[in-house]
Amino acid sequence: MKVALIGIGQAGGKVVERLTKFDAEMDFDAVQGAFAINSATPDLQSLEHVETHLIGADRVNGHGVGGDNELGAEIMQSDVQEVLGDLDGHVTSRSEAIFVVAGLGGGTGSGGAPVLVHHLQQVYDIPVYALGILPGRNEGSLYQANAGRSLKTIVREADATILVDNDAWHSQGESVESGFESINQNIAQRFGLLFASGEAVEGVGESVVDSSEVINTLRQGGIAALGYASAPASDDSTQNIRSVMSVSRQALLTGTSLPEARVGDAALLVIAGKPETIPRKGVEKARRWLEDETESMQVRGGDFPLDSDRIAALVLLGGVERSDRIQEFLDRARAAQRVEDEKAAGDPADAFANDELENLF
Ligand SMILES: Nc1nc2c(ncn2[C@@H]2O[C@H](COP(=O)(O)OP(=O)(O)OP(=O)(O)O)[C@@H](O)[C@H]2O)c(=O)[nH]1
Repeated sequence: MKVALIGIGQAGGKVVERLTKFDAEMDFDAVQGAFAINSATPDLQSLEHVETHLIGADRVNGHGVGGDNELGAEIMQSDVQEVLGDLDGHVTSRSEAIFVVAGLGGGTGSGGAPVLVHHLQQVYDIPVYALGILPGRNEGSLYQANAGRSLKTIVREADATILVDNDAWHSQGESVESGFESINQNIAQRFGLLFASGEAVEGVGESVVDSSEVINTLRQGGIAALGYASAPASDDSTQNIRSVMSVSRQALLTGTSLPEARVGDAALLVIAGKPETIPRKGVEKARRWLEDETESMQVRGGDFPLDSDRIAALVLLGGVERSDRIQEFLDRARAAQRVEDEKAAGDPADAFANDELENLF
């Protein structure tokens, strides 16, 4: 699937840069344009592989919005025509989807991403997806509250929102902060493979997955998760039946971007590896297992021919909003919002902003 990537805020920019590098290193050519937007100049200066655009210079002078996502939304809204003008050459006619990437807990990405998605939907007739990063459990209440409001809005605006939880994919004992590097690398590898797996490959069989399978899996909108696992492959495909089953299970049960999101409306199982090593029997068995486990009636599947000594499974699971993990996050965000409201009410300076006392005129 040919994609245009737009990262907003610090996390968004870093992830888009990683994805772009991964796509180039693997020679996939799925990324058709890569762009980073931020209100903080230093964050943009650290990026080398993407085009950059500073927003809100008149309001925050290149210093970022300090976690204020309402301000993030406002500055994106004020500068949106310039941003769209700059994006014009980056979203090429070959792109089949746009991915807007942002950390939902901060200010610029959290506030700016839903606004930009809204405007992209008016301009482009290809799907506009969000890749949203949820704050880890130990991040502060401002991050949680921001992410709650941002998630609610972006799910409404985007054709689908694929979530990555910052508590997924980092090792035990490692702080979220120090784990960013490895999380970003994991995101780049998994999403990079998903984009490339939907590429039309000439001269291969009809079991090969194409981009319409990805788009159809996400068609019902809402929230999606992406899982991945791999294992060494044998040259003999019959020896790989068990491996295909076990990487498929791991991709859903332990390798997913949204831990514990196992039930959904639609799923796509992509098996990557050398074509002659992929066992049809194993793939069919894994698909049936996925149907039972995800309680989804629509499980699509396909191969991704890849010259590798390993065999890998990618599981894209759409419609996971009813999963416990999302409910747990929303409870956390609501509790955090109450903490933030109390903090604001406790600040004497904010008493003047309180609605209970109306302005004189
Ligand atoms: N996975 C991942 N998450 C990150 C990274 N950097 C920040 N985050 C997360 O993203 C959220 C903060 O968003 P940022 O992108 O830093 O903030 P911003 O959008 O630039 O907004 P301001 O700094 O307030 O202007 C927090 O939940 C962080 O944990 C990163 O490199 N990788």
